[in-house]
Amino acid sequence: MKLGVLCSGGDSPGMNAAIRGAVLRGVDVHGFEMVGFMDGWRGFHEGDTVPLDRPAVRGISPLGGVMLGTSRVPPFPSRAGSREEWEAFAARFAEHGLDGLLLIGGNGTQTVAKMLADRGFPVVGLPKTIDNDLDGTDYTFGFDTAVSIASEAVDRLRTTGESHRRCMVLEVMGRDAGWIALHAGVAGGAQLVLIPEYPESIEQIAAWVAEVRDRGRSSLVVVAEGFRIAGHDSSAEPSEAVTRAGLDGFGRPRLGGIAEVLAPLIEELTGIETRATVLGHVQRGGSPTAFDRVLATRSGIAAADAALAGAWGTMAALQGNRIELIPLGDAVGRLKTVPHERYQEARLNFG
Ligand SMILES: Nc1ncnc2c1ncn2[C@@H]1O[C@H](COP(=O)(O)OP(=O)(O)O)[C@@H](O)[C@H]1O
Ligand SMILES: O=P(O)(O)OC[C@H]1O[C@](O)(COP(=O)(O)O)[C@@H](O)[C@@H]1O
Ligand SMILES: [Mg+2]
Repeated sequence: MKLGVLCSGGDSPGMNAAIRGAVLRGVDVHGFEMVGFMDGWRGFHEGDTVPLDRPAVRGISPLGGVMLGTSRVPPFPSRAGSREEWEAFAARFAEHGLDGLLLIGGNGTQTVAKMLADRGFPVVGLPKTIDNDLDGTDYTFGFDTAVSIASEAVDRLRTTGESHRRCMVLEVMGRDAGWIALHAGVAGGAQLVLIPEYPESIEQIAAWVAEVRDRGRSSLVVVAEGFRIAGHDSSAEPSEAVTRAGLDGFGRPRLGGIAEVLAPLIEELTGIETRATVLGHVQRGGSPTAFDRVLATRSGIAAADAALAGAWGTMAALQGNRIELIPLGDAVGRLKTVPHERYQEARLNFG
């Protein structure tokens, strides 16, 4: 069997370990020929490939980034793919001589995997994303690493914030889901965690920060990039998410900057000097935690086994302690957002 491996979307610590797991099982145990596509669908379209064998994956589990590169280059020029685009895609798939394709990515990539599986292409999904917003799987590799980096940032901001009696606002990633903010905030004992799922008004935010000051502490606010400020009147629509100039590789607005919007508003309403920090891509860089390496390796092994079994159209999902093959349809179509009770658990102690 010739098995391709392709990464798409933002990188996520653990992707190298996942590739290594798939190759060790696929090549050494099952006797597959394996090939990696460079920079996501760019490598597929342009025929830019590398052979994946045991020497190619030696020592890569502790390494950050991903040896194959990743991108947001789309599989088809038009989103859903026209008839001609699907025909060209099938011809390219055949030219590569593929019997199967492992797609390493988040909700966007797995949506593409499902589109391909629905058309009869032999694909298996391997879930990754620091955002942890992919449904059907308990955790995605990369999330634990991102949370540990973000919670270290919380700890560091707290000491400087307390020395100056300032309110510190830390912005972390999380386009549609606040998992990184929630976990880093809870781990670091943040006074407030603001996430995309649950808009809060600026008056409420300022009231919490003032309460913290009144009991002699300095506030540490963790905010996810996709957070939106609620209107004063609870029936009003929340503000739009704050974006930066330019679009990402898939043509979506780039999020970021909400901390810099919140800080002056908090300062104005409370009189407390406030500073903003945007953590940015530091959260995705560097070596994965041991947890992410293990999860990624096991996911890679399960994906290679799925290929051997011909279990196409599935994704290797973590459910409890086991990696299960679930239908791609159970993973895509809706995001795994923070449930209300998890938010309430933290919110009852805000301020
Ligand atoms: N609904 C879709 N239709 C076609 N292509 C898509 C779709 N969603 C995502 N893609 C492609 O898959 C890529 C990866 O998705 P993205 O959301 O960027 O990352 P992730 O897979 O990590 O969630 C996108 O950049 C885009 O090229
Ligand atoms: O790398 P870029 O294009 O700046 O993307 C930033 C986005 O990627 C992420 O880090 C991860 O998103 P995906 O898992 O969907 O790729 C988001 O948290 C963030 O909004
Ligand atoms: Mg995504």
